[in-house]
This record gives sequence, structure tokens and C-alpha cells, in this order.
Amino acid sequence: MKIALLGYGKMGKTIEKIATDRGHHIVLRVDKDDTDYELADADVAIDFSVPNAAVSNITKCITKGVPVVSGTTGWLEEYDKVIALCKEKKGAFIYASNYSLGVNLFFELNKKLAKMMNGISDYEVTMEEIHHTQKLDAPSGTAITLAEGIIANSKKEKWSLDQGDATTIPITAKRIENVPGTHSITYSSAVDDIEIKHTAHDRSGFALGAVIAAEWLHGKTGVYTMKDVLGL
Ligand SMILES: NC(=O)C1=CN([C@@H]2O[C@H](COP(=O)(O)OP(=O)(O)OC[C@H]3O[C@@H](n4cnc5c(N)ncnc54)[C@H](OP(=O)(O)O)[C@@H]3O)[C@@H](O)[C@H]2O)C=CC1
Ligand SMILES: O=C(O)C1=N[C@H](C(=O)O)C[C@H](O)C1
Repeated sequence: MKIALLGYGKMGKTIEKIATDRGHHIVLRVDKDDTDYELADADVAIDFSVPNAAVSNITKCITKGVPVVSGTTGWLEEYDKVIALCKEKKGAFIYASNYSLGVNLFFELNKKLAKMMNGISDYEVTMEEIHHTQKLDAPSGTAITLAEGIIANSKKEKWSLDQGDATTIPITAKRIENVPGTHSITYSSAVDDIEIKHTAHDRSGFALGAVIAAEWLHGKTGVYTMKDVLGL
């Protein structure tokens, strides 16, 4: 496949290596100063850029009929608008807050655990995410997806970076040099804790998942998630 990389930072460069190893060709690399780019003959675009560029990059791909895999976090207030455009233009689009197989399994485990803990009043849930110091958004997109998984399966109604009331899942976001991404969910009672945790060792799991999603999306139309790609 001919791949356009929208965003050529830490993730863009990791994706380039994995995509090339899998026999794909990178035909475009877009960074901050290349806003007037042409998608030309790209079969698929992969956007790992910055929150304030994601929507215009995705919009351009959909408008030009290029399937787009979006990994950028921090723009989801405009998700419904993007989905509506994709449907109107009969485009192809996937967004995932996290493309790694491990985190997508962790998302399912989190929902099952939330369902199990629902109604057991002895335990209170909290979440912690840790990322590198260059990260622009907090909490992470992955933490938001995990919180949504708990909300859909419990009496919790919202998440917050503050403590909040009994209906709130408190999220602590820590920024520590060189951490690729760690997420943990803890249910605490007076006598014990139950904790589940995912630790990324590097960025290759995110990048491989994004390339697999691009391969899967090529030739399709519609709006999808990693659950579709992985058959979970
Ligand atoms: N869904 C997932 O699995 C994962 C998602 N992410 C998300 O991906 C995004 C990128 O992460 P990461 O690669 O670590 O970040 P980086 O900061 O390393 O890379 C982002 C790149 O985007 C560039 N950029 C800035 N403006 C534009 C623009 N208008 N169009 C295209 N590119 C632009 C930046 O250029 P410059 O440096 O010149 O500003 C930079 O090179 C983040 O939102 C992060 O949260 C990260 C890992 C996994
Ligand atoms: O910015 C990052 O690095 C990451 N961002 C994603 C997120 O916000 O969840 C995924 C991963 O945790 C790494």
C-alpha cells in the first residue's frame, strides 16, 4: 500500500519503520509546516499529529476519498462532526485512542471487571495514567476510553482529573520522562485493593496496530473501531 503519514514525530517515525518492514511505501510525510499538502496517490493515510491539526487532516482525507486511520488524541469533542462527514462522503475512517493489541484486550478486561464490581459498595474505583513529558493532552485518550468503559458498566456517571463526588471516576495523570504509556485501574476497599495495569514497553505496539488497521481499512467504506479490526 502507498501510505501518507500525517504527523511525522515519535509515532510517525515508528509507523514508517513497521510499515516499510511489512512491504508498504511511504509516499507522503506531513509535519507542522506542510499544511498545504496533496494526498496524491496515497491508498491510505495515518494521522498521528497534534490535537489542533487532527480534524483538518482527517477532513482533508475524507473529502479527497482517502481512507484514514486516526490515532491523535485530544480532539474528540469534534468526533460526531467527523463521523457525519465520513457518512456523507461515503469515506472510510477508524479512530482508536490506543491501537495496541494489549490495550484493546485491556479495554475488554476493564469492562468485565467494572461489571463484576458494579453494586459492590465496599470498593471505590480510581485510575492513573503515566506518560512522557511531551504529551499535550491529559488525561490520555486511553484513560478516557477506560473511563467510558467503566461508566457504561457501573453507576459512575463521569470522570474528572479532580476527586469529584461519588458518581465520578477520579483520574490522576502523571508526566514522567520517557514513559511510553502506563494505565492502571484500582478498586480499593478498607481491607484490600484489586488493580489491573497495562504497561507499554515502547511505541511499537501502537504503531503495529495502526498499520494493521490501515491494511484492514484499505478497500472498505464506513466508520470502524479497533474492535472491528481485531474481531473482539
Ligand atoms: N492511538 C494510539 O495508539 C496512540 C496515539 N498517540 C497520539 O498520537 C499523537 C502523536 O503522538 P507522538 O508522535 O508521540 O507526538 P509527536 O509530538 O512526537 O509528533 C507529532 C507530530 O505532529 C506534527 N504536527 C504538528 N502540526 C501538524 C499538522 N498541522 N499536520 C501534521 N503534523 C503536524 C508535529 O510537528 P512539530 O514537532 O514540528 O510540531 C510532530 O512531528 C498524540 O496525539 C498522541 O496522544 C500516541 C501514541 C499511540
Ligand atoms: O501521547 C502518547 O504517547 C500516547 N497517547 C495515547 C493516549 O493518549 O492514550 C496512547 C498511548 O497511551 C500513548
